[in-house]
Amino acid sequence: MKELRYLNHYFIKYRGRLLIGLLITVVARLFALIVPMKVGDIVNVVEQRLNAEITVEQMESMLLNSILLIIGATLLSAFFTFIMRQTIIVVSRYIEFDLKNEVFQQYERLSLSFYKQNRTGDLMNRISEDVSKVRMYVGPALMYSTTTITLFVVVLGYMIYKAPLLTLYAVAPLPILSVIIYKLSAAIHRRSTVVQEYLSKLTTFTQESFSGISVIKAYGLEPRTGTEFVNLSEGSKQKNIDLAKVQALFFPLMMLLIGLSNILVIYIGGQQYINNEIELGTIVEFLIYVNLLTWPVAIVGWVTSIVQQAEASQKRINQFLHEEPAIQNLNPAPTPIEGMISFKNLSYTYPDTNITALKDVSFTINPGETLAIVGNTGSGKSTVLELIGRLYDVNNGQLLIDNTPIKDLNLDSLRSSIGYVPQDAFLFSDTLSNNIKFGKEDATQEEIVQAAKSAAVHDNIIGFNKGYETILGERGISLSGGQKQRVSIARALIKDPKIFLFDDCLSAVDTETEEEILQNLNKLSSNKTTIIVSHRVSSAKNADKIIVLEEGRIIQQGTHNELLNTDGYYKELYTKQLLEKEI
Ligand SMILES: Nc1ncnc2c1ncn2[C@@H]1O[C@H](COP(=O)(O)OP(=O)(O)OP(=O)(O)O)[C@@H](O)[C@H]1O
Repeated sequence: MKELRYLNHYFIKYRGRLLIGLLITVVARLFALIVPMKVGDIVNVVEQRLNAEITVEQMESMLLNSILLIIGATLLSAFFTFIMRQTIIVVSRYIEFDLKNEVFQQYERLSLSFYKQNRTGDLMNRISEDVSKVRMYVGPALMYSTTTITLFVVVLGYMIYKAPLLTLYAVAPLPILSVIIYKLSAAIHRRSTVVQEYLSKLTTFTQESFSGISVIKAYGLEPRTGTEFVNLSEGSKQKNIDLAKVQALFFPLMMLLIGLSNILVIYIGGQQYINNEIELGTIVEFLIYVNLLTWPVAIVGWVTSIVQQAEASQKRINQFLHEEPAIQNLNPAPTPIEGMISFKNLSYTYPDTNITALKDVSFTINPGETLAIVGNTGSGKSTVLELIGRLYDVNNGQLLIDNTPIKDLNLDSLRSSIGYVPQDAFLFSDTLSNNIKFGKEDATQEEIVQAAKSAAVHDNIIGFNKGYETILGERGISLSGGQKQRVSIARALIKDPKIFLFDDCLSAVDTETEEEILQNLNKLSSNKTTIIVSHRVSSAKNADKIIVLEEGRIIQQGTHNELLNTDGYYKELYTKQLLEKEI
């Protein structure tokens, strides 16, 4: 129960409704108990008439009385049961909603490294499956426990009062039932955990297959993925069958033990009746009570297993809820940013792979200047940008923004001062206009159009039937790689930040469009610090400074002209690309 304690603050939040719900549960059960008493009375009345102890009229009036009471009690019990579900089960839905939101907000707080370490399918399972399991604890388990306790206290008390010896025989098999059901539930729990793990694997696999569907199709991998899916499903099926076997024992065992109790009540009750120790109605009443009690007894085992499953699920949820983001905001006060960036003897090793992506890198860009970074793939260019955006924290050397260590800046101020265009542009399944507005929520239509024009994508957008209202992604159209990149650039431009970080974001556009965008950027970014990562000299040539990275080290730096006059990587790249252009 240690992990489930986490939910107490939700119980406190909804305490009013919960208390009313619990009270109503007790009342609903009390009304349900009137029925067996009245059935017992009916049998006794009929027996009295058979023995000619009462007249037909007396019998009829007594029977009518009992029947009306049965109808009334049943209706009231049904009404209160309805209210009980409306309170407790509704509260459990509220808590489920709150918990899902809490988990999602925590996911959003966590840093990029968290997402690298955990698989999407697993994250999704914890927020859906696990939260549902926890809801079973806050709703049904709580409700059925209250029902059981109420029934037990009242029914057992009443039975002992009516016929103590018969009560002893009637309930004797019940503890055995409870133990068996507990054992069964434990086995069910073990097996359903395995089923859950398989479900997680299946979800992850399916989700990855859908994300990579274009690769799967292009390489004709459908049969292989299909076989893998079948293997995983086969495993999942086997585990589900194992689970079903144990679950199948549940009801037969219950029936067996109820039957045993019933036989004992009839046998012992019959003897007591023959000896004139009890009335005939008591036997009938006890038979109904035994059946009434069996379910709660079985429920004890079932509730135990719900609680165990909820505990396991909450443990998984807590693991993530207690996770602290690797990137912490150490300065709560806003820190305005001018845009000066300095790397001082900075080396960076990715903690998860131990790859040293940057080695002893030093450079400075003044506010408003443009820096271009060129270099082979894997030379550390993106890492420079990710460190400036504080997606990762520097672990060796210094990164200063406006002469302040980056960690001492307010994280929100830093991120809102940056317009970052990543290498693979990600667009949401939403309208084009909303995708651009993502960079500035309150942007006007004119601003959106202006940003799209500057990113040289406006003409493409108005070419679509619905223009800026065109839906992208799964439910809408797919953009070409170059169009995606340009929408992603428009998103950064509309933000009007102090620092622009462009990560090879013109790689999929032709050289003419590249030139047009670069000229627009030149105008727009005149007072902004800009870093352009590129494989093309054409993107780098106008920068105030160019650095060349190789295996994480700066091997060359200077202006375009300076570097052209020096033998080395940049000059070679220039000559090679000039030749390609001429060809
Ligand atoms: N998130 C990460 N976790 C671990 N290692 C990483 C991560 N990102 C990059 N690396 C490694 O760091 C090195 C530098 O990668 P980086 O992405 O900075 O290179 P790049 O110059 O931008 O390459 P490209 O031009 O192909 O984008 C590579 O060896 C890469 O495998």
